[in-house]
Amino acid sequence: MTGMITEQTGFAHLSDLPCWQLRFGDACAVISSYGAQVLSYQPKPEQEVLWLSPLSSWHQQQAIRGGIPICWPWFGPADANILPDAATQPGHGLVRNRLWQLHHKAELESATQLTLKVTLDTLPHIASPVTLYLQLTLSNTLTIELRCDAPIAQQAALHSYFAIAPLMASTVGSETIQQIQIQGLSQSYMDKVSGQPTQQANDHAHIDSETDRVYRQPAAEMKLIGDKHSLTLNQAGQDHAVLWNPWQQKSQAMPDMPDDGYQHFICLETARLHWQPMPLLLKQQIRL
Ligand SMILES: O=P(O)(O)OC[C@H]1O[C@H](O)[C@H](O)[C@@H](O)[C@@H]1O
Repeated sequence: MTGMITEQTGFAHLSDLPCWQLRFGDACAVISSYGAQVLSYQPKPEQEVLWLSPLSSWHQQQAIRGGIPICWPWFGPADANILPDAATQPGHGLVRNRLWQLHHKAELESATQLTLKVTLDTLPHIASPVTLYLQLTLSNTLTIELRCDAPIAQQAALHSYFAIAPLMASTVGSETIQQIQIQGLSQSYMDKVSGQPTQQANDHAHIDSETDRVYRQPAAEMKLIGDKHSLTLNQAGQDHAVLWNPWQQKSQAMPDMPDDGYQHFICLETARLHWQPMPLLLKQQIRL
């Protein structure tokens, strides 16, 4: 089997967005050059694994809401202990709204592979140029590798929005999402909703209200288990996993999310949050 890579302008309602489409057999993935954001992964036709907000936009430097945003070189708000002018820096770093360049593409017997790169001439805490690479490999799984060879202090996250629809037999609604079991988390997390470090009895979770948790040392394999399908996420290079769903009120408050947006996705994120200066290799492999 060989794959195919094509350039395309536009994806879904984002009609002028520069994108790349990867195909391998029946599988298809679309990645935007803006943010190197994977927007779509279909292991089979019509089986969409990722959620993209129908209200997302990429104009006025906005980050696209949905798919797999890349957070780098920091996650969440900038840290004032590390970054000068932290208060003026955008959340989740500097690359969600950059145009990335093509670095390499390969249509192989075993997989279709595309690498995008972005070079930042300076970072708030680093004066010399730093290049970040995002490699996408499509075969019977989708693998995303985020790499920075510079031994610098850096955080990173693959902030995946997984769609509820392919996991469940029933139509999506607020009760449907609550039935999904998330596995492979750890027993200890920082609850960003309550602001409290929290312990749980096992490594499982369900979502039935606003959820924003940073789990320490998650397993190499996490799962979203629905009553129709399970999604397996294998990861490497992480020291944390983030579980996020804004629930109803916050969905309504976000201009780029429909009011019922929270019913359609779970964010399960692979993250490196320790600030030690060292190269980065963060990996997520997704299989439905
Ligand atoms: O709105 P964004 O900048 O894309 O962030 C969306 C969410 O990302 C992560 O999951 C964080 O843990 C949340 O606190 C944040 O609300």
